[in-house]
Amino acid sequence: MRRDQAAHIDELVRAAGGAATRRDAVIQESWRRCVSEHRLDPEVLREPCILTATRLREHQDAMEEFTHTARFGVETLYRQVAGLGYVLLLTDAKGITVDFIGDPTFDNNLMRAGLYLGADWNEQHAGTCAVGTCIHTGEALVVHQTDHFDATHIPLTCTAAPVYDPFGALAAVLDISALRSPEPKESQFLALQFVKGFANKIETANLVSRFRREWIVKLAGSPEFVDVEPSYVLAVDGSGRLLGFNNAARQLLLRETSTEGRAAGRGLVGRRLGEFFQLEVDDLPRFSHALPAAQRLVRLAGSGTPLFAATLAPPSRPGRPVVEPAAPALPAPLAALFRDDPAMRQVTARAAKLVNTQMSLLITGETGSGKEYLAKAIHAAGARAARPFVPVNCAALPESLVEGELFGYEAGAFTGAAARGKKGLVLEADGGTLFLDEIGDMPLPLQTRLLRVLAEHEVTPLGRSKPVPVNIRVIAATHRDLVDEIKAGRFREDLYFRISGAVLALPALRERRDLDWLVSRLIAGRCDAGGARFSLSEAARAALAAHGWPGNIRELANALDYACAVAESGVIGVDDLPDRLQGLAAGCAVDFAAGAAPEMAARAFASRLPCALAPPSAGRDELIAALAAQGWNVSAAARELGLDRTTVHRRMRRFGLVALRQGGSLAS
Ligand SMILES: Nc1ncnc2c1ncn2[C@@H]1O[C@H](COP(=O)(O)OP(=O)(O)OP(=O)(O)O)[C@@H](O)[C@H]1O
Repeated sequence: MRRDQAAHIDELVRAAGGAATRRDAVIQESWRRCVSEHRLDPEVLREPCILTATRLREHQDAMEEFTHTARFGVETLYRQVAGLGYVLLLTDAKGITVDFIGDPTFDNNLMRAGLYLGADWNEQHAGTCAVGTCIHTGEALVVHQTDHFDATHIPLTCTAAPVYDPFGALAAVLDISALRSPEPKESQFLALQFVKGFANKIETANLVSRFRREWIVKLAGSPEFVDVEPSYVLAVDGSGRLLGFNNAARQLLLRETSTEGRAAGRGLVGRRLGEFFQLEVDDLPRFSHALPAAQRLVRLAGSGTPLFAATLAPPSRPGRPVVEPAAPALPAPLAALFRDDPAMRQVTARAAKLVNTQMSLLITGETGSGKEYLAKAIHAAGARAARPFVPVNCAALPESLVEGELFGYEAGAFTGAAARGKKGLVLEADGGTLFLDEIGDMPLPLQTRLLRVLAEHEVTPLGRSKPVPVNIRVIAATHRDLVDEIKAGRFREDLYFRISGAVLALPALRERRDLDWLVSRLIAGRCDAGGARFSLSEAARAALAAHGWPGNIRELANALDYACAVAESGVIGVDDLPDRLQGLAAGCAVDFAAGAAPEMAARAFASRLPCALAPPSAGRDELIAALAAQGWNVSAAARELGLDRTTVHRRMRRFGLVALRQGGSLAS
């Protein structure tokens, strides 16, 4: 244990024994809680607690909407303080770090100090600390160096402010922390004002986003500032009832509530605007920006205090109930990926919200389910569409060449290098999107190199001494469960965090409800020898619907390519499908014709397009009768029908029949 840690523990023990300390009251109170309520031993140094990827994801998922809304504020704050050595943490109301931005050069030190994604800063585990104590008190504060309870954390300075939801409950904590700082606590007071300011902005952004279809009323004590930096923000419905507020507005309204009202515990949500302001809902349109701010005066109903107002009208006519519109229209490239499939609708709706963010995306899904297709659609839907989309197959990169392929090299950087050097795929994607396919298959040493590029936003081509800055949006994809890969030691956890700003999980084809539409769409792009479009027989459709599609859309596209190549007319029949699909159609036909219930037919029956849709075909009944009479001996049935064996086989294929062995089981 270091000397400063021992001295700190001494002070804690003395304080616990009742000795006076020079600490702020809020710190003293927290130290008392740590000992008497959280039962923390001042002499025990605890490692920071960092959640597993699975548990972290649960917390992140619950905060997804909020984190998305907060992201711009979080990034702006970070840009302003990064140069001073701060990292930024956004935690949920339990103290779990769900979003983090820091200088990756210090990754290891930051992780050791608990300044990392997934770190748990609840006071019960971590002792007095900015996030944990902020959660407890509901107030912004600085916990500077030896203010921390646990001696592990005394090198840190941390400043945190609460962010409240529109109903007054704690939603998140915004924190900036540094590994080193000047000794006087006053050095952090400006940081405190900064963090508070951004916490307020995030709170307002969250309120406005949540109630974007309602009246938003902004208020400030000065007409010059009401439009740019309002102090109080309220959401009000068309009948003038309060729906939500930022924390400052909530405090103001509580002060205005009569003592009896407060004592009766009357909440604020649902109360009339006119109870608090000399203002009714019908007055709100007058307070738009059209009127000079100085003329938008509003008085508090109780105290008569003057304020200035600015209102944002809901998108529909004021005073009328707002009709919730259907889900917002998707950008065309995303809408083109599916039709009437709930899982795809959910994935694309989420993707649509993220197209123009800097957030890295991880697309998961079985092989061939359309991960690259989705990545391209996200690229095409966003502001980077005119810049390159560069796919990299991480599994196929030979390790020896990878450095040059990915990061480029200067002319003559090594023997065998191209004479003019190489730009490298990362720099090719500058301004656009880098798509890292099969990232779960990337060898570990390469993961380390890639992590550096993603974290530092710069590349150093081989043979160059200076790094080149690069602006890329990263979308990664994998068919593997990366959390399992992390557990097995095959994937770096820090890289996982870096690439999985949001996870988009694509459904497998067999789970989709729009197979028919996909089939029609894929067929529409294929023409027969005469240039006419193909169509599909009902039996062939039934066979496609009955298949499990382990290779997903790729397997479907290949099957249709095959069918179009072998079909002799413009109509694709069952016998034009690849062999493995014909068995399924056969199952259907036999099921109905012969009364058998083979396993495959049962599967087909349970699928989207029941076997009953297979059309009755002329000649099929005689064929089945002849086969059944001959014990499903094809040669004997051919003799009975006066046909040759090949013709019987061809007809069986056409009618989707396969020979049943004696005893009635299916033989494909
Ligand atoms: N919505 C779609 N409409 C039409 N074709 C599609 C669609 N989605 C995917 N495809 C086609 O399916 C095939 C597989 O798609 P893609 O390469 O995007 O899958 P993947 O999940 O990235 O595959 P892998 O896991 O093997 O990398 C491609 O030929 C693609 O053109």
